[in-house]
Amino acid sequence: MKQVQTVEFEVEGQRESSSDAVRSPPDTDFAMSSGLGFVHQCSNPLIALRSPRHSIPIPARGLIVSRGVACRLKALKSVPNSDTVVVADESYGRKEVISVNPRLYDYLLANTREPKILRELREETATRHGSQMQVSPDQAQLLAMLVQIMGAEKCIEVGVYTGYSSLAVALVLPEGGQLVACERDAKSLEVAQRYYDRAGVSEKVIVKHGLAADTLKSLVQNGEASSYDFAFVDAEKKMYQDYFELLLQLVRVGGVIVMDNVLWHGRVADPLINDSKTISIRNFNRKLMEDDRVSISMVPIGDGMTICRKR
Ligand SMILES: C[S@@+](CC[C@H](N)C(=O)[O-])C[C@H]1O[C@@H](n2cnc3c(N)ncnc32)[C@H](O)[C@@H]1O
Repeated sequence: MKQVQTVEFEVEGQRESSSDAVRSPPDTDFAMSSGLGFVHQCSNPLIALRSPRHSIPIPARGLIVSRGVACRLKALKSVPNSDTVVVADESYGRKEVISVNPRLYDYLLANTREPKILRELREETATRHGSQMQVSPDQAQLLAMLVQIMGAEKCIEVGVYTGYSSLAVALVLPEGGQLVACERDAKSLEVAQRYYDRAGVSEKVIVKHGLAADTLKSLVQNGEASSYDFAFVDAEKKMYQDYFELLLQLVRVGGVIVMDNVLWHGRVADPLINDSKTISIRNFNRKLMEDDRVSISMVPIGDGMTICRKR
């Protein structure tokens, strides 16, 4: 895979008296230029311009004024953004794949439905230490969607923190549905419990305070194997394989286990990064590829989630 570097444009140069400055049509906010066809920086990229020295995204249309020379740019061919699209190798038919930049992610969030109670929890969590651990609203929406598609009634979450993802799941569980919520940190659970109460889902959530692996083992020992529909794992990265093995016992055939952080901030794909958490997740992902007990789909949402369906 490589970043798109693109091309075709037309420059209608004309003399202007102003010094280095940028003029842009409404709703663009780009670019500084130090010469024809050479753009230093810009935002709102719509097209990539190839210059002799770099390729940098610039708007498809607009006016760049540089050292007294104004260039009106007009795209001859609409081409993908260099920072929002990657292109697969020829063997994948040069498939263009979206790569989310901040502007596109804002758009995605603006098109994500988030219940008011989840928004309030997110805002309260944002003031706390560790708030970056919480899943994003689009991830929570996907989890809730999976639970609804499956008609899941018995669910497990490993790693609750202040409760955002567990509340998203609990909100869509049917009457009589159950979510076992595993978390070792009592202070985080106080917040989560307060929001389960406020949302009126406390009866559906069975909070298990302690080490998640112990809780999962005790569920197996209590004869609950093959009785769960859905599980979400978002706790200790080095324990992923252990959680997965226990959950594979607990979910029924056709049940789903979603593993979070499988792309681990991109580190899993960088051979120069070899800290213990990265290695754990990389090993987990590699083993999962060969694991014919499940069908899998690795989804680049949030920090990456793999959806595993028990065969
Ligand atoms: C990434 S956060 C979970 C975020 C949560 N899913 C959300 O969306 O808000 C991970 C949580 O797992 C908990 N945790 C880590 N190791 C654990 C363990 N061995 N047993 C239980 N909880 C654990 C941490 O205390 C932390 O609250």
